[in-house]
Amino acid sequence: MGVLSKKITVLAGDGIGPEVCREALKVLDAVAERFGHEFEYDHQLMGACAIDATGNPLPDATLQACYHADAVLLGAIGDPKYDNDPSAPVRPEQGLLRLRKSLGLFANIRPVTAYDVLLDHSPLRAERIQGTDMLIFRELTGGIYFGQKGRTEDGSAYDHCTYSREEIERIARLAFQAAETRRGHLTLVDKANVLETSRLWREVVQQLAPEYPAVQVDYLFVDNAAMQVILNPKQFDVILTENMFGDIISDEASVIAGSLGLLPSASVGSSVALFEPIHGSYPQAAGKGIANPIATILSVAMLLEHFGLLQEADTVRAAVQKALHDGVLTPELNADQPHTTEQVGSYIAFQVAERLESPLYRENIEVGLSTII
Ligand SMILES: NC(=O)c1ccc[n+]([C@@H]2O[C@H](COP(=O)([O-])OP(=O)(O)OC[C@H]3O[C@@H](n4cnc5c(N)ncnc54)[C@H](O)[C@@H]3O)[C@@H](O)[C@H]2O)c1
Ligand SMILES: CC(C)[C@H](C(=O)O)[C@@H](O)C(=O)O
Ligand SMILES: [Mg+2]
Repeated sequence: MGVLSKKITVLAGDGIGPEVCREALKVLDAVAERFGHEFEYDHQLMGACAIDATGNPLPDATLQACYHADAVLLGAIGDPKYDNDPSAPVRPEQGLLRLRKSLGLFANIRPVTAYDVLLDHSPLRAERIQGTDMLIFRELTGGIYFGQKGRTEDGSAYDHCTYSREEIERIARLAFQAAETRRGHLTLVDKANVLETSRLWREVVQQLAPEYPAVQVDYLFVDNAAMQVILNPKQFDVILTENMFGDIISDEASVIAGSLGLLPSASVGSSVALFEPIHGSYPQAAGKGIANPIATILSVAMLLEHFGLLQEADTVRAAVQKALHDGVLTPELNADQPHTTEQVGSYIAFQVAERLESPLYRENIEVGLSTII
């Protein structure tokens, strides 16, 4: 792969979003420096910051910038002032959902890895989780998130869940294809004992299965799956599931990695792809320098892979491994010798750029990373 020039729309968002994005862009700059690529960043508003500035969580200028980008990097959105006000007329999350729908991002891919050096950080037993490597395919533009919702005259509320055959088939095919390149095992997580939509998911997956003879398909009810994911995560290769189940199961699975701040994601579909950590805006941490930037940095690795830059993506992942190995970690993973968001990002960026001998790196070690030498 030659030298590339790419335009990336950056939606830093709210809370810790800007902090973790800053570190991820630092790492992307390091990739550009080492491999000669050019990445141009176009910063746009989305979420609570966009409501504050324009009254709209997804201003038209933001959406247009995303349409015209080669990829989108998102930090996180959300603010307690909306979370705590059930009657707020407009919410940051509406912007995110509209963005996903508008860009046709129907498949959200969330890898879950148990890192050897972090096994002791998980509350789960090391021998139970060691070697876990699963890929969750979460449907992202349908289901209960996007159905009719509202209140009735008697004061009740409703959220309708609908799935079409096409919506299921297009993500199921991606999940089957991923399983073919991995360990050949696909688990559909549903609630087919109760929900009609889940029965349609099973029907579609069963109909597609003969086209992928190398893939063994299993079916699990979501309540059982929630338990199996932490009891015996190694049994999973690719998990395929609908929107809301995928949201919940993936946050749960982050306990295997050791922190929600470690899990990246890629959202793909009909046009431009979007990359974001699976966590939210973690408002309690905003401005404190304690947010883990690794989920966003690993999202950048997925972005590079999407551009076909496999060596670059591997370089970023190797640098993350080095930070994990050296204990250059934010407080939730290294309470004894915590590093700041900025220090973790700089450490990874320096590894990527191979600037280890540069005066700047030494200076950085002296001022910021004294605990690692
Ligand atoms: N994609 C998104 O932008 C997105 C995703 C989830 C939640 N949200 C929004 O974020 C806001 C806060 O939601 P929440 O508190 O339920 O979820 P959250 O993901 O922001 O935080 C939950 C917990 O996870 C941990 N955590 C999250 N990110 C971390 C990081 N980078 N480093 C270390 N620890 C981290 C913290 O312990 C935190 O208390 C809400 O407004 C919600 O709607 C947005
Ligand atoms: C903020 C919210 C709408 C979002 C979701 O539920 O999809 C978040 O939890 C996520 O996982 O990206
Ligand atoms: Mg979520």
